[in-house]
Amino acid sequence: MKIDGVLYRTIWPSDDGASVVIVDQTRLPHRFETVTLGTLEEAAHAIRVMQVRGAPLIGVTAAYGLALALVRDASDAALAQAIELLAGQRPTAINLRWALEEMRSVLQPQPPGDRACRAFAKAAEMADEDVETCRRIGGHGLKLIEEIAKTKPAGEPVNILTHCNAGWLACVDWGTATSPIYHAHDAGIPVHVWVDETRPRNQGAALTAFELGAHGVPHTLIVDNAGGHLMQHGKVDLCIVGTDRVAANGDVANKIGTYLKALAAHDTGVPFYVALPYSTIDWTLSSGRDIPIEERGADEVLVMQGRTADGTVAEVEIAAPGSPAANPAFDVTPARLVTGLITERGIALASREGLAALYPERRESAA
Ligand SMILES: CSC[C@H]1O[C@H](OP(=O)(O)O)[C@H](O)[C@@H]1O
Repeated sequence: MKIDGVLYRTIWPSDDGASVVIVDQTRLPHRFETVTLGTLEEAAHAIRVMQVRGAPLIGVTAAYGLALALVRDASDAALAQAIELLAGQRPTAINLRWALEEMRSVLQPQPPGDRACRAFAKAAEMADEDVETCRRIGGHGLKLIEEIAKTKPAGEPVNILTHCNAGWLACVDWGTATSPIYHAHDAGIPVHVWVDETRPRNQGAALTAFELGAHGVPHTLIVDNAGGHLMQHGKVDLCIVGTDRVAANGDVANKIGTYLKALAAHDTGVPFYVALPYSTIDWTLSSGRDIPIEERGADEVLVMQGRTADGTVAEVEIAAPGSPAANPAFDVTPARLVTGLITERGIALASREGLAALYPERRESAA
């Protein structure tokens, strides 16, 4: 995506061929900064502290992290240890494990001396594939927006609510939930996005609003608890969110608060779609019951980062001193509350049959 006229991805290999550059998302929206990762540990840390975040991007970063590890030690033991270190950084997004197993299947058969070079090449392929996959998700999601636009008075925008950041900052480019929005905007269809701020890490306020503003997409930031009210008052035509893991029956794990949005959408008759690439489907899980939910630190709830009037980026405590805090980072929305799944292959019903229709090669192996 373009930032001030410059085309960016969220991650790219350095010119030296032995390190990788990321956009440091913990600095956004107030500072657009890049960081160079030179070691396995730096890649693992970047995932853990959310310098990079978003299911597809976590996977691609881990792929590059594996390449960085193999520059130092390309033995079987080092390969296995690096995979487990990276896989352990965040438990919910299946893309992390998916990317690492894809890399393992390519690298294990290689002679150790060839592994690092092959790993960088495979990671770059994975990044390119993510861009194309997300572009396709946009093309399929665009049809939904076009259909709604036909029902609106000329010039009135299609009002879309999204939660957290499933934008190009959560992927390598385009995004998943935002890709249909970018496609519609670029096609001249009037859209307006209600952006959930998404406590506690405020990915909506800090990342989605930043992205949409940079691309000129009209949007309004709202507190997480306003969505249901807006839906009750006919101000939301469509919800599109991302996901970190979809079970074989269509249950969806996504940022905490997604389930509540889905309940409100169900109650008010607002279509609720989830956008995802194939790498986010966990075929081994028969339902969302067993999707691991990441518990993050209490500080993310108790302390908030912002910018003061003089431009200083600061952190402030927002709760009563000494109050404990709980911080489940994801929740699971049952398939019955999901209108459809927007994938790179098309739009599926959120069900075993719906997914099997789009991915027939998985019909027999799905849990
Ligand atoms: C396209 S995946 C985006 C997905 O990832 C986010 O979680 P996090 O920011 O903690 O990595 C959120 O669940 C988004 O929907």
